[in-house]
Amino acid sequence: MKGDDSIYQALGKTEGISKIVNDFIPLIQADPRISSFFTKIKKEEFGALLIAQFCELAGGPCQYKGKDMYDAHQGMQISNAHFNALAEDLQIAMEKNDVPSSVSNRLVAKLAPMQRPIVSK
Ligand code: HEM
Repeated sequence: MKGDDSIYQALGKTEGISKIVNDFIPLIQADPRISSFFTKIKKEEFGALLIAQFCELAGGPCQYKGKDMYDAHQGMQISNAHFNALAEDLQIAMEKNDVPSSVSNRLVAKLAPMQRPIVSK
């Protein structure tokens, strides 16, 4: 059985997700609540990983091949407030790309289970 790709379709497929991620990265880098975490990131690689991860989570035909969320964030001392700030920036990036809140809320809901492995403070 094929999975439900309705979120993927509603985000504008891989092209739409790429635009969202391209807006999302500068937003987190400019957000004083979390910008300090993102000063040394390799934008291209980080962006490509996020695109694949969001695409897969949205039910699209992609496979995220990066680290699992615990390993990727281990030792970073990320708090719930940091996590919520990042989720808010993602919502803003989706709004900028005319994603209806009914859809953006569904993607953010898919990220919720990652809070536990990511937050360590
Ligand atoms: C649902 C929330 C989040 C998701 C989906 C997410 C996703 C990712 C992914 C896919 C990677 C790359 C893993 C790899 O290198 O294989 C990563 C790395 C990273 N994340 Fe997150 N993350 C989230 C929350 C956060 C938060 C809240 C912070 C800090 C405020 C954060 C900071 C970082 C940093 C600094 C890196 C390393 C980037 C690099 O070295 O290039 N993440 N994250």
